[in-house]
Amino acid sequence: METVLFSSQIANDLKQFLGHLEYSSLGLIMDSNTKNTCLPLIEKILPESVRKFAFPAGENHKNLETCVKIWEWMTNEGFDRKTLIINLGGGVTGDMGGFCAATYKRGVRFINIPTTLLSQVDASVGGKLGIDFQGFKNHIGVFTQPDAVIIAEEFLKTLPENELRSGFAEVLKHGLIRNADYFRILKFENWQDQPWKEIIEKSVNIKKEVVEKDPKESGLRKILNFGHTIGHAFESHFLGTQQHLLHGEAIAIGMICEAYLSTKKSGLSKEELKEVEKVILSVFGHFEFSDEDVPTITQLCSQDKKNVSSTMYFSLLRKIGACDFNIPVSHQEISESIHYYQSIKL
Ligand SMILES: NC(=O)c1ccc[n+]([C@@H]2O[C@H](COP(=O)([O-])OP(=O)(O)OC[C@H]3O[C@@H](n4cnc5c(N)ncnc54)[C@H](O)[C@@H]3O)[C@@H](O)[C@H]2O)c1
Ligand SMILES: O=C(O)C(=O)C[C@@H](O)[C@H](O)[C@H](O)COP(=O)(O)O
Ligand SMILES: [Zn+2]
Repeated sequence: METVLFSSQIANDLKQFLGHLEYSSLGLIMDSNTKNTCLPLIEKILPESVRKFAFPAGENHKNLETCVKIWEWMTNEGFDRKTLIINLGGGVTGDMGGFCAATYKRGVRFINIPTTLLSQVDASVGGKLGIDFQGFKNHIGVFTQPDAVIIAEEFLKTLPENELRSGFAEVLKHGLIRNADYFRILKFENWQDQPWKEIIEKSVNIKKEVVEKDPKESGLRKILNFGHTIGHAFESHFLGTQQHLLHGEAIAIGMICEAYLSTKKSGLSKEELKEVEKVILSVFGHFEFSDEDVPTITQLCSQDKKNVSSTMYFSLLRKIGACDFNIPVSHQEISESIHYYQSIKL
């Protein structure tokens, strides 16, 4: 499992970290925003020889076309197998930069410097790498652990509020699946006003504990996917439309739908469903969509990676703080849960 370092002075800590490593070349992958907002925090300590690549920001660019550009850049720079790649950015940069590093010449080492809340609490840790393909989330990818993850809260100063909120969805997920006390101490009325440093550490510990027990998702790790079967379907369906949803915004919707399914299938009480709903809706509000969207969103769930043959398997809550997995759910039940979400009145 990768080493996770918490840094309070990223420039100094990265300088020290790189000083202890041997590599033939150093490559830095970032997106068009982190080039402007995050690179300046570390630029002065990077060796002059560092080669840099920036791709256009956003989920729309987490695809094969961008990977081709990254692999072309790596090839043109003459990177060999002793190259070290740094991914400086959010989950898109980490997932895609890591995937390109893990596949280039069958794999070069990489480290993640996550710069969004979402990537600090979740995406940078655990080695799930990949890209979207044919409209399906993370459809092509590998499991490869980074050499290290360096988390610095100072990057969050420039993060837009909607992106911070997107990351908060994964924080809520960590409490819901593994630790009821954690879920209940999170502030949701003034959700922006959290002790972020403690939250990042707590969430990383939950994620690490689960991944260490099941790195390649043959069982327990599936709980980290709570809210994601339906959430990913929403994210894919609205990607590139006027109603575009950030990953965490889509997962927030997915967690309500799947909490509803949990009351039908895995023993979550109606009182706890209402508690989950209240917290999520007070932070994220209610997302409006049309009845005509529901069949396509339902159908998108049939490509989820937890499915086997034609059976769709979900990770569902037994209670707040405990999650079960491998629970079969039908198209009809998925559709019902989406209509349930739709019918909620604020
Ligand atoms: N591998 C995993 O385990 C895992 C876990 C959760 C999510 N994900 C994936 O992560 C992606 C979402 O990650 P994300 O929310 O970080 O998205 P992202 O990488 O697109 O970053 C969000 C936006 O914030 C900008 N940004 C990043 N850092 C910034 C900073 N410090 N200041 C200002 N702007 C900044 C980015 O340029 C981008 O526009 C999705 O593709 C999702 O599928 C992967
Ligand atoms: O690390 C995991 O395992 C997760 O499921 C974490 C999720 O938050 C993350 O969005 C992940 O990328 C989803 O994986 P996928 O296998 O459903 O694509
Ligand atoms: Zn996620």
